[in-house]
Amino acid sequence: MFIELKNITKVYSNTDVTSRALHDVCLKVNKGEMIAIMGRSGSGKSTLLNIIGCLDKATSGEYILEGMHVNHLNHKQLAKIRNQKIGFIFQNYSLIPKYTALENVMLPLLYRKMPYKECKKLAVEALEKFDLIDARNKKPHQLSGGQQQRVAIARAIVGEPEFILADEPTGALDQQNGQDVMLLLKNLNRAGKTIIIVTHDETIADYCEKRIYMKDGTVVG
Ligand SMILES: Nc1ncnc2c1ncn2[C@@H]1O[C@H](COP(=O)(O)OP(=O)(O)OP(=O)(O)O)[C@@H](O)[C@H]1O
Repeated sequence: MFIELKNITKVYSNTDVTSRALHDVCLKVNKGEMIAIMGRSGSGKSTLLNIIGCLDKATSGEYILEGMHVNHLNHKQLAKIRNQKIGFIFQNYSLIPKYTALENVMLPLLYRKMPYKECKKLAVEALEKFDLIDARNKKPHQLSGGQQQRVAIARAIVGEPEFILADEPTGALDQQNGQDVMLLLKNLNRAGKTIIIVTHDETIADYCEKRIYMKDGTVVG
C-alpha cells in the first residue's frame, strides 16, 4: 500500500470554538492511481489533503506513507517528505510573484541544495514539456491563468515527486484551460504518477478512476 490512512480525526481548536473537520477517516491509495476527493464545501476535503500532503498533522489516527508512520515525524522530516515526495498544485497557483516562471520552477530543486546550473537545466526541461519556454522570463502577473497553472504544474513535477496533490486545480480557470490542465494531469498519471485531486466538479472527477465522497468530515462512499 502506498498511502494508508487509519481512523484519521482532525479537530481544530481555536480559543473559543472547537470544530471537528475529520472523523475516523480511512483511506487506501495504491501507487499509480488517480483519485478524486469530492464533497460539499466544509466537508473536510482540504483538511484531508493537507494531512496527506504532510502540511498538517492529524489529531488522532495513523497516516502511513510507503511504510513510514508520518505522525511520528518531526517538522524537518515532514518538510523533507514534502520537498522530495510530493508535488502540490493549488487553485490559486501559489506562484511567488517576484520570481519569474523559470525561478518559480527552480525553487523546489534549489531548496534541495542542488547546484544552480542543474536546477536551471531541469526547470527549462519542465517548462518545455508544458509549452512554456517563451514564458520563462515572465513574472506570474504577466501570464494568463492557464499559463500560471501550467507553471505551477511544472514546479510540482520538476523534482520527480512520487505523488501529486491538487486542490481544485481548475477552480480559477475557464473550461478550455481547465480541460487542458486535466489532460496534463491525466498524462502524468498515465506516465505513472499517483494523483489525488480535490474537486466538487463531476467533469473533473471524470478524469479519475476512483472517487471518494466526503460528508461532514467522514468518507461516505
Ligand atoms: N484552520 C481552521 N480552524 C478552524 N476550523 C477549520 C479550519 N480549517 C477548516 N476548518 C473547518 O473544518 C471543516 C472542514 O473544512 P475544509 O476546508 O477541510 O472543507 P472543504 O471540504 O475543503 O471545503 P471547501 O470545498 O469550501 O474548500 C469546516 O467546518 C471548516 O470550517
